[in-house]
Amino acid sequence: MLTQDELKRNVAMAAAEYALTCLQPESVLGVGTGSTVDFFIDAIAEHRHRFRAAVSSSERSTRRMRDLGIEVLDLNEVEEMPIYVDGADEIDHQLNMIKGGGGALTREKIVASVARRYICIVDESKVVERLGAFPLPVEVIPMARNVVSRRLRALGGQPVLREGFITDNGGEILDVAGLDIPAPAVLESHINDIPGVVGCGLFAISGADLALVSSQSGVRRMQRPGAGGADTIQS
Ligand SMILES: O=C[C@H](O)[C@H](O)[C@H](O)COP(=O)(O)O
Repeated sequence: MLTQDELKRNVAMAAAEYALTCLQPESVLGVGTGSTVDFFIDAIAEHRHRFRAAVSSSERSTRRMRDLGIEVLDLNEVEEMPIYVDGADEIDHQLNMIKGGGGALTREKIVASVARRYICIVDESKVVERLGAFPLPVEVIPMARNVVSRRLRALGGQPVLREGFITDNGGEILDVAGLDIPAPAVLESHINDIPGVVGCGLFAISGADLALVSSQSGVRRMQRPGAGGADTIQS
């Protein structure tokens, strides 16, 4: 029986293998944040001479990559990247996601928006029929914490301030439980429009293009519906 860390490592190794097929020596790789991505960074580091550099979605990932000898560029220096690799807190079968358990959602969404393909790496426990069991992280400007909370309550959510946590952008996080999310892109757009919201942990307007999912029986692919079926790529 593989532990959750072993499942994370397996999917990270599969993602590193996949990433290397997309990268050229001049390519810049987009890198997400979290415990699954930490394994991905470790796996990609030994191949760092096969791509030019990375763009990071958090101070945490930046530190880890630099410690392992990967050059990290400022996004302002980069115009394109073939792929972005990141984890998720929940992903549904349409490859909509909830992200931000580590508070990095805003930079993640920005870096991902530059990449041609978004590769999500998760273990099986993150795959859900419908998003919303994981409280939705919403980054807010601190002075807007209460007004945004009231608006989120009006949407049916129960926002809780993530105590003692400040994002890399100086924002605060409201973790919103109890939201009903039948149409993730509609809710994402609605929350994005609330003044004071910096970013919303729903990734549905632009979801993942491909998910690699590890389980006890191997790593399988989930494609966006219409983009092809699932298959096992490693056992
Ligand atoms: O802010 C954090 C990110 O959105 C992570 O990708 C997400 O929380 C999943 O993290 P982990 O791989 O540690 O479960």
